[in-house]
Amino acid sequence: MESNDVLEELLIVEAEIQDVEDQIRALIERQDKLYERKSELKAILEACEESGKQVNSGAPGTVEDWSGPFEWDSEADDVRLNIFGISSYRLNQREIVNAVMSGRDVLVIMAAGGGKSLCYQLPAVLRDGIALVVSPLISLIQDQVMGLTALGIPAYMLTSTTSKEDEKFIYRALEKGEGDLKILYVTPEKISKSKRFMSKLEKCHHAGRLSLISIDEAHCCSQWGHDFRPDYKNLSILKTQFPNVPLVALTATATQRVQNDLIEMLHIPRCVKFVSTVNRPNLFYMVKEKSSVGKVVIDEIAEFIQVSYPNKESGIVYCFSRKECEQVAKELRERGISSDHYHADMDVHAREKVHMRSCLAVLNPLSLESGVILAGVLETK
Ligand SMILES: Nc1ncnc2c1ncn2[C@@H]1O[C@H](COP(=O)(O)OP(=O)(O)OP(=O)(O)O)[C@@H](O)[C@H]1O
Repeated sequence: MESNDVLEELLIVEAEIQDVEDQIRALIERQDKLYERKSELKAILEACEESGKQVNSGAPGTVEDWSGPFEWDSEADDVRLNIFGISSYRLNQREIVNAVMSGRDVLVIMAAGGGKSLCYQLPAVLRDGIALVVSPLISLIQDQVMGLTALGIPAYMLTSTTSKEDEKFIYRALEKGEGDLKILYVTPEKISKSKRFMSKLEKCHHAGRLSLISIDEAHCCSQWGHDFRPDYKNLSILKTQFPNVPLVALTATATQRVQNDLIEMLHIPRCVKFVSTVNRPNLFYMVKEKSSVGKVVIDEIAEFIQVSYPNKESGIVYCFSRKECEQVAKELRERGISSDHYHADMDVHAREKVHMRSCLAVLNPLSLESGVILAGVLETK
C-alpha cells in the first residue's frame, strides 16, 4: 500500500470512530433520560397506590416548597449561627434541612466543598436522638468528628480505630440512651459485617432514638459510579429496617444514571432531590508538560510549591502508586518541604498521625511552624 492510501484510510477510520463515539454519547444521554423518567414514574405509581389517587404525570417533589416557613426555623437559625458559626445558608442548604426535618428522604448532589455536611449535621442537632452517618473513609470520619467535637457537638466514630472505652460508651448510648451522643459515624462495613452493631442500632430505633440516617459519598453505592464499594450495596438494609427514619444520601458526583441507581438501591423512591451545580469557579486547572527525567520532575514540583505557596500552606500531591507516594514525599523533604506520604498500606496510627498534621495545618495554619504537603493516594479501603 502506498503511504497516501494508508493516510487516506486512516482519516476515514478516524472519522468513523468519531461518528460511533457521537452515537454512543447520544444513546447514553437518551438512556439517562429514560432512567430518570422511569424512576419518576415508579415513584408516582407508588405514591398513587398508597393514596389511592388517580395517576397524574407530575414528578414527585417538584411542587413542594421547602424554603419555609417551618416551626423549627428560629431554632435552626440559632443552631446554625451560634453552634456552627455559619451566618447564612448556601444554595439549597435551607431547603435540604427543612426536607430532612419534615421527615423526608433526600438526595443531595452538591459540589465538593459546597457544604453538604451542614445539611445533615444541623438536622442531627435539632432532632431528638442519635443520627447515624455512613462515610467511606476513616480519615474523612476523623476529620468530621474532630470538627464537630471542636464545636461542642457530641460526635463519635465506631471504626477499627475506636478505643474499647469509646465503643462501650457508644453501645450504651445506642442501647440504653445513656450518655451524650448526637452523631455517630461508621464505615459501611460496620452495617454489613457487625451483627452486634446492627442489633444495638435496632434497639436504638425501637426506642425511637434513631433521628436520621445520612449516607455520605453515596455514589459509592452504584456500580456505575467511579468509586463503587461493595459494602455500600448492603446499605439498602437501612431503609428496609428503619423505614420511618429520614435518610439523606449525599454526593458531589452522580450522573443521572448513578442518581437513579442509588435511589433504587437505597429504597428511597419518593426522596426529594436537590441538585446544585458541580461547577467550582474557585478551582484553577493548569496542565504542564512533564519532563522524562524523574529528578527534574521533582525539582519542578518543589519549585512550584515554594514559589506559589511561600507561606507554607498545606496541600496534597496525588501519585499513582503507594511506592511513588513515599518516594515523592521523601524527595520533597530533601528539598526542604515538610511532607509526608499517606496511603492505605500504612497502619491506622501512622495514617492518623499524618492526617492530624494536615488537619491542624488546614484548620489553623498560622499555629504551625511549617505547612504539610501530603504526597498521598486516598483509597477507599
Ligand atoms: N452556608 C455556609 N456558609 C459558609 N461556610 C459554609 C456554609 N456551609 C458550609 N460551609 C463551610 O464550607 C466548608 C465545606 O463544607 P463541607 O465540608 O460540608 O463540604 P462538602 O460539600 O461536604 O465537601 P466534600 O464533598 O469535599 O466533602 C466547610 O468549612 C464548612 O464549614
